[in-house]
Amino acid sequence: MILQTDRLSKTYSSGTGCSNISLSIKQGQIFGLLGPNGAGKSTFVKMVVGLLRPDSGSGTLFGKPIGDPESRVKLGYLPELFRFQDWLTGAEVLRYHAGLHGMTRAQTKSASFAERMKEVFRICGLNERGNDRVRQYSKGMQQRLGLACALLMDPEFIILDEPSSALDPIGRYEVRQLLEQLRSAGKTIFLNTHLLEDVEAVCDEVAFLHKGQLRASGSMRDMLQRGLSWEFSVSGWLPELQEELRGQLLPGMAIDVAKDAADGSAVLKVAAGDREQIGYLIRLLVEEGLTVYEVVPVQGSLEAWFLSMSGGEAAGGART
Ligand SMILES: Nc1ncnc2c1ncn2[C@@H]1O[C@H](COP(=O)(O)OP(=O)(O)OP(=O)(O)O)[C@@H](O)[C@H]1O
Repeated sequence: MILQTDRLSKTYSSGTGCSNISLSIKQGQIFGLLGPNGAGKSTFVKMVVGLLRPDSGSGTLFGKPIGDPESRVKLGYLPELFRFQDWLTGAEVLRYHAGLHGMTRAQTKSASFAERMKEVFRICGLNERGNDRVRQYSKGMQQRLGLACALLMDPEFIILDEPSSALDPIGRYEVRQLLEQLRSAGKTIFLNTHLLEDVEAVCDEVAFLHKGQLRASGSMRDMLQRGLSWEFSVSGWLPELQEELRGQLLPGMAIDVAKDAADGSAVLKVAAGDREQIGYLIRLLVEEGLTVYEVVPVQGSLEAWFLSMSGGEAAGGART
């Protein structure tokens, strides 16, 4: 195992954080940590990289206790809130990071290091912009520079906290391709993200955090199975029924209106943990006076799984 944590916990004075997180990350996989805003994903990552001291629990990175500088020698990390010295050029930022990693000034000025910088600028899509000052970079370019810093020293394990948040769709696609190339080269990647399409496209294993607790973890295939959703065709629908039904859903269920018409016909999109819950919802709808014409299972999606795991809460916990 590259990373193994055992009941890792951190509670802030506000009472939030994350608790009892036990995860194992195998070599050569892309692991996705999912969860709504404020679930505790960054808190977990900060403990792993030694930026936060856990209150309890333990973990090892490359066999060394987390927090030990030795554990981080083969680690690359892109923090969620990256901010660079904007008076430096991209190349100077990379040299600075290489210095933090232990390279001497002479080494960072060498021809071989110049080649390495050129390579990471290329793979991160910054190509000819390495000699421009960071203040001339767009936000997306600064995120690409953060990625370049994380990859610079050719780490074995790369932790990326929201690597695509500032990127446009093409940039996101390029990052997905880059992650796949890194996996092919034998690297291990830990991805913190809300971007479900990124996770669905590249991750081998995923875990889901909610309100600081680990709700589920497993292979992407298993999670997609759990993310089965159903489409209900009904008549007698009234818009106010949506909130009323939400109040009666069982844990793990979510309901959304995919289509509705003035004549009361509607298509409801339902996420549910199992078939029993579907039977329960049919009874509920009939009791509300609706007629259920058809119930069709829809291909599992990570979105359906995410919604069911969050109890139907949108990111940020807008719904209760
Ligand atoms: N330094 C801090 N002091 C107090 N509370 C904090 C601190 N950092 C985070 N929190 C709280 O801890 C909880 C978890 O935050 P964290 O940033 O780990 O979540 P996250 O899943 O990474 O969220 P997001 O996806 O929005 O980045 C939140 O309720 C947050 O407000």
